[in-house]
Amino acid sequence: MGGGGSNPDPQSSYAEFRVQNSVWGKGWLDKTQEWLKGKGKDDSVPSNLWRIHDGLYDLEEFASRHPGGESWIRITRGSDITEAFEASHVHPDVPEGLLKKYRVGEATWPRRSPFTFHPQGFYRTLKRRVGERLGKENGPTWKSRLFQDLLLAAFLLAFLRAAVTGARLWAVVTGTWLAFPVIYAHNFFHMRDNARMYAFDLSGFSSREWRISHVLSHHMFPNTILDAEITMSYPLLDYLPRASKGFLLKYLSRFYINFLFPFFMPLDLVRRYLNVAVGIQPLHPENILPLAELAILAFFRGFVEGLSLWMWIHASCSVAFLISLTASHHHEDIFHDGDRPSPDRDWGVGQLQAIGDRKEVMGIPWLAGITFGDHILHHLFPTVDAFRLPALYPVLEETCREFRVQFNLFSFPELAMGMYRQMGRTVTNPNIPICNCK
Ligand code: HEM
Repeated sequence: MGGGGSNPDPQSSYAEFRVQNSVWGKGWLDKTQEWLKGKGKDDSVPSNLWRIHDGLYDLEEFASRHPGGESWIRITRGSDITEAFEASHVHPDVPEGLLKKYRVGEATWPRRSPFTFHPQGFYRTLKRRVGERLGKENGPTWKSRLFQDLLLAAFLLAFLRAAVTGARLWAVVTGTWLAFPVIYAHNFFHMRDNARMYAFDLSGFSSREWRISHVLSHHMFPNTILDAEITMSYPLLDYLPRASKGFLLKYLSRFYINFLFPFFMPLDLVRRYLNVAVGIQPLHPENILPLAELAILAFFRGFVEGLSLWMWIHASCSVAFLISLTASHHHEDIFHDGDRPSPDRDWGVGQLQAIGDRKEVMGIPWLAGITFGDHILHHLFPTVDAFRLPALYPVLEETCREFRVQFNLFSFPELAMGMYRQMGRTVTNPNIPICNCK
């Protein structure tokens, strides 16, 4: 990207990826794997190794013993996993101790990522304090498990009611409600492998793919060209400020996107089944969930009416989910690649600059958990359970004061309106309010 010294440069394969994997691009079918390939290419890490900071590691043998799950290590082979490693381990002592055993060399070329993790910098300091505050525990709480189970039980009841009555209104209620356990499942897929994360696959999206496009891409590099959630809807939608935006993106996207939101989830599901059909990826058990829903609806209402109800459910879920998700990051006062980044390239500061939290749900874990709230803390510590986040605000506030960093708070309407304005933004912002770093 151009202005303000942001990284990476437009010649990188991330930029190439942006075109290839966009809605019309040839890599779209397998977009998450393509993103990983693009990242591996840019990181220039040998294909059998992993890079963390300036060390090269052979984690092949470790992968199956990784307490967080094997897949994280396997899918990132041949790339720089510094951000993922730092953000996933609130208590870094054991992971860092283990790393020494697997070190096989030194990376002599600079990292492509602009972000830093200085031991006395903002993020590392905050992480030490958060680790002390949490004690040994950071995984799912019983409250969180119970909450997710109740959300799912309510979905099931509404779903059966829609199936039995065939009422379209119930289908819309069911679909809108489905967005809640689906959003809350995202609390679980950031953690070590667990059954509740598969509630995400009741929608048209896939937890397996979102661990790449959301956890490894969006979370680590929000609102940059490395953020797959930014690039994947291009050229229908472009959240980055770009002078080259044409009439459609500049003026019309904020209107037509509302008509497209309902189709995002169902179309993503079709893309996944196409993927399976042409043999790009196997059919994983959780991929069958949306088909099982269709089968149940068809059993009660016949195929045509069942399919229609299924579409209403998934279209409603898609709208509720996407409005909630996108309205946490997009506003003209939130950093987007091209805007002037904070002079301190600390990863945590970069995160604060690219996120807007909603005042209304802050510190209320059940409400925040189903609306992508407490978003700043969640981004900084993605493996920490939603019900543990509110206790961390005093630590965040204290550390922000000390480092003279501020975090962005908006009301829900401010963020929603800002999101629409951001879609048409063409001018980069040199004054993103964030910090007067030391
Ligand atoms: C792509 C990179 C990585 C990702 C995304 C990742 C992710 C995770 C996740 C989600 C957890 C569970 C956290 C929790 O439930 O609290 C975890 C735990 C753990 N990971 Fe990783 N990890 C990565 C790389 C590594 C590496 C390279 C090592 C060491 C060589 C490592 C060592 C550990 C250990 C020891 C734990 C258990 C920590 C504890 O229980 O406090 N991880 N990891």
